[in-house]
Amino acid sequence: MSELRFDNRVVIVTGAGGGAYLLSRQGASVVVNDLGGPRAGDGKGEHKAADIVVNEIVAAGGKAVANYDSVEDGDKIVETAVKAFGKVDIVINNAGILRDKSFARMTDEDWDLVQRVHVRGSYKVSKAAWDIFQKQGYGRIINTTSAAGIYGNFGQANYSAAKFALHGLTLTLAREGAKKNIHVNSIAPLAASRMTETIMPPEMLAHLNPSFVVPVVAYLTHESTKENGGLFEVGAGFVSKLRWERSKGVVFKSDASFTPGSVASQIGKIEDFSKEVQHPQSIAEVDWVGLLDVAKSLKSNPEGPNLRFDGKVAVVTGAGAGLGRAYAHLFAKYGASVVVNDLGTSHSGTGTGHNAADVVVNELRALGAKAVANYDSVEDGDKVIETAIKAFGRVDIVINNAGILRDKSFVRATDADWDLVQRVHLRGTYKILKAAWPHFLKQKYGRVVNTTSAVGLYGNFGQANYSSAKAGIIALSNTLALEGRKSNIIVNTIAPNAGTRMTATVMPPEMVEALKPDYIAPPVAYLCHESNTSHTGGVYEVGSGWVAKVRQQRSGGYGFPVNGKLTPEQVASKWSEITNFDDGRATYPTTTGESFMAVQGNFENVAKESEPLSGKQLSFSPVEFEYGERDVILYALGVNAQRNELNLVYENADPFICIPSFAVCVGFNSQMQVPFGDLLPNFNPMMLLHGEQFVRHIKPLPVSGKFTNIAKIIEIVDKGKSAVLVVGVTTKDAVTGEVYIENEYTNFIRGSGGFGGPTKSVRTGASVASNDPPQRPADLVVVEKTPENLAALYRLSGDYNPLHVDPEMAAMGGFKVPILHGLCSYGIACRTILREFGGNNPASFKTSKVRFAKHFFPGETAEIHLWKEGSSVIFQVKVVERNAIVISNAAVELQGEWATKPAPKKSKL
Ligand SMILES: CCCCCCC[C@@H](O)CC(=O)SCCNC(=O)CCNC(=O)[C@H](O)C(C)(C)COP(=O)(O)OP(=O)(O)OC[C@H]1O[C@@H](n2cnc3c(N)ncnc32)[C@H](O)[C@@H]1OP(=O)(O)O
Repeated sequence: MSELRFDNRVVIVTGAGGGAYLLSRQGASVVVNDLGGPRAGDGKGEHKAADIVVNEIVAAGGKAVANYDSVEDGDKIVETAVKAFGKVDIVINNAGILRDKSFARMTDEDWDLVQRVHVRGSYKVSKAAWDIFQKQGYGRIINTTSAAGIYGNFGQANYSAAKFALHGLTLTLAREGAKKNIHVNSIAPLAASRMTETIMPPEMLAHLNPSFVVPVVAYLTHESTKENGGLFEVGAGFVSKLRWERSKGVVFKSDASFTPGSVASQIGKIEDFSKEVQHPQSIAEVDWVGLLDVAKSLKSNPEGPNLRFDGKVAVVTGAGAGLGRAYAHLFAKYGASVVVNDLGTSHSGTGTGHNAADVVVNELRALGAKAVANYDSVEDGDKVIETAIKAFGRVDIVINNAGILRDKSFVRATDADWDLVQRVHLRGTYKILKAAWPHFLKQKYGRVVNTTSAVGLYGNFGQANYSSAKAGIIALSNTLALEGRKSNIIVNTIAPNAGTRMTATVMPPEMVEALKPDYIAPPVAYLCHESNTSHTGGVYEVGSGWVAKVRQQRSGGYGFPVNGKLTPEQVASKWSEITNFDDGRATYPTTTGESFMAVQGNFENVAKESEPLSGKQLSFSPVEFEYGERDVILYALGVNAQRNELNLVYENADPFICIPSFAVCVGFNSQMQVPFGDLLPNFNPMMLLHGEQFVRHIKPLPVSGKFTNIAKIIEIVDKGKSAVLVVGVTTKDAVTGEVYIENEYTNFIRGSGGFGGPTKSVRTGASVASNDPPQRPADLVVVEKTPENLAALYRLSGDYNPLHVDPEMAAMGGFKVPILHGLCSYGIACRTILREFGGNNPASFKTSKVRFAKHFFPGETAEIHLWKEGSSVIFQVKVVERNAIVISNAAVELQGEWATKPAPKKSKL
């Protein structure tokens, strides 16, 4: 399989997603978008997620620029791409946030924020790129959905709705883009961030590494991909495709015998997926004429139970006409009190001056039913529900039916078209349910039917806004079905196909009759009856007397070994298996839990023989590092130097010196070139901890200088669960070529072991010598309290690893708060040794070595125990608060006059 290259392609990755690295290595120019922006004023910026990614890509020879705009300003992000690289070819909509809460506790802010970032954000970036895609006849988009969106998930009403709304967008854009070679797909990644909440052990978390997701994204965004409009579940090496499966359903005769009771008698058949299922790809795949023929041959419908709604209160939105009116009539006919909601001010041309809702209310009253009108927008859902409470004291049934259309091709649609449709359908449905929910919970009873559309299931040209909002409604319903179950709240969704939306002119008259809204109402009423206590979370296609159910079918997929490194080429080679629904392995997950089981099943998929490391890139091109006095002072402050340590913090001091341990910062940038993800299975940067450090101080570092670093991989050891990767960096004067420093950075990567590499180090010499303290009390103990800001300060010396500053990232790494850089604690110890044993002379250091035995939280107190043994100062660092040794097996070997000096009796500070 030839390499999938992205040369000359420009890709936007929002939310600084992991895809940036891989696509850049495969040749793409990358815009790395992340909201964290530069801090105004200091000119250098606060290196946030986007900067870290960009720096690493550039250090490795790739092309990347950062963008800090919100995805809601998608045009600015696209502008960054165009300015930097002249075009955009690929958009990876990855940015997102969570505001998880049970529906009862969710606020409008929680709802709106999540919708804005996920749905409106992805819409805005895609919209800004769309014009360019169309003109150049090429484009690829990935929308990031989620299992929560596909199945619904407890506590994620906002997120699940947003995530499936994105897939709805995918469906329509795929259709509109196809003839211009624009392909749009959705992925539902199972990433560590989602699972951290369920407190998984690190080994498990490591399997959910983004490195198993990114190659699938690369395949789907490659120019060779034929996939368009697809939905894929991806995680821990498992990749599968989803599609809707539709039952054959039941055809009812469209006459008075089509009652809620007749539907009840046939519900088993409606939901029977055992034979003659279909897998529709578009809204057109219903044989309406054929269904009508079946209906004609029926005498009448089976009677079924007499389902009544006496004493129940139903709220029907958009009930001034069409479907809503038909629902209102049916509920009223069977005894319910009805709130007829409709915004319309005048029923088209009747000249009566009546509000549309009033007309229907009068119709119902004339039939002897109880009914009241409500004229509020569904966006004021609380007012609509209040009308029910005021008039009837309760609400039992909600039918969310109101809606509007603003159909336009995506290129011509405006933001206003987008927003309006999202607001009325998705936000309106949310608002009504939000207002009804407390009543449902209190009375432990509720029945809901929400309205999606075949367009929400399959997409349709010119309806990006509508298909997105309608898909979002499915996920909202599924989440509420889960949340409502234990309170006897039943929530279903229907995709109606009624005459209102089909043009009568192109249909035979009997078909127009069959498509009457009256023949949608019976299944809706059945689903809302109190006897329905188990059919919840379902999606039904309904129309012309036909009722069928749809469900998600997932292909058997393909499980790649979790101890291997997944490449886009491997994904490509297994694509036909990934997308094969017909090999008898397809499944039908109905919850996120069931979905996760297949992914979890792949955790055991460990390849016997892993790829040997030989042939991998083991050495790297030279990288320059230049620093000045300001950097030297900043470093000193970062290792807790105090203002009275003038030699370290004041450029006019005599002498002003560079602490020898600054050597680790000088060599640091070249270490960033190492493609950890290529070399190790399951690499996750947050699982990387600094394990050990060795420095050979060949020449003392000046207070400013320009150096060249050359990195190489010294060894990779397989510790079973973890991997140890040692990077050696030689630092030379950029002009004279004289060697100043040799660093060995030992990285300990949790969850990346078990790849079949050597299990023991073969290194020899000073870098691996053991430095056990002698059996006597320490010659000197120096106690130093660290400030809580120390890691935030130290990072400015070049290690911007978010593990040390960002609580979310630290949590991903398994820490309750960000931890101190290992090299910061090493620096504190070296600063102390330089003062106490080295006469504050940088030339005193020959080698230094430490093992980071435990993490150190900024703010804790370091107790440095020091023993002078021969020419070396052996030391340990203990954190007083936790009585934990954080640095062990550590020594500074001194040289010159300092090598032979005895230990001081007390600290000089
Ligand atoms: C992307 C570009 C690169 C960016 C680099 C920048 C990275 C920095 O930003 C990151 C940091 O600074 S992290 C902060 C500093 N480091 C730490 O806090 C780690 C502290 N250490 C620990 O938690 C444990 O020692 C721990 C977790 C490391 C090991 O503990 P255990 O798993 O309990 O290990 P244990 O069972 O005792 O031993 C297993 C084998 O591993 C060896 N080992 C243990 N600690 C080690 C360490 N610190 N370094 C290296 N090897 C270590 C043991 O010897 C043992 O090997 P064997 O089985 O052969 O005996």
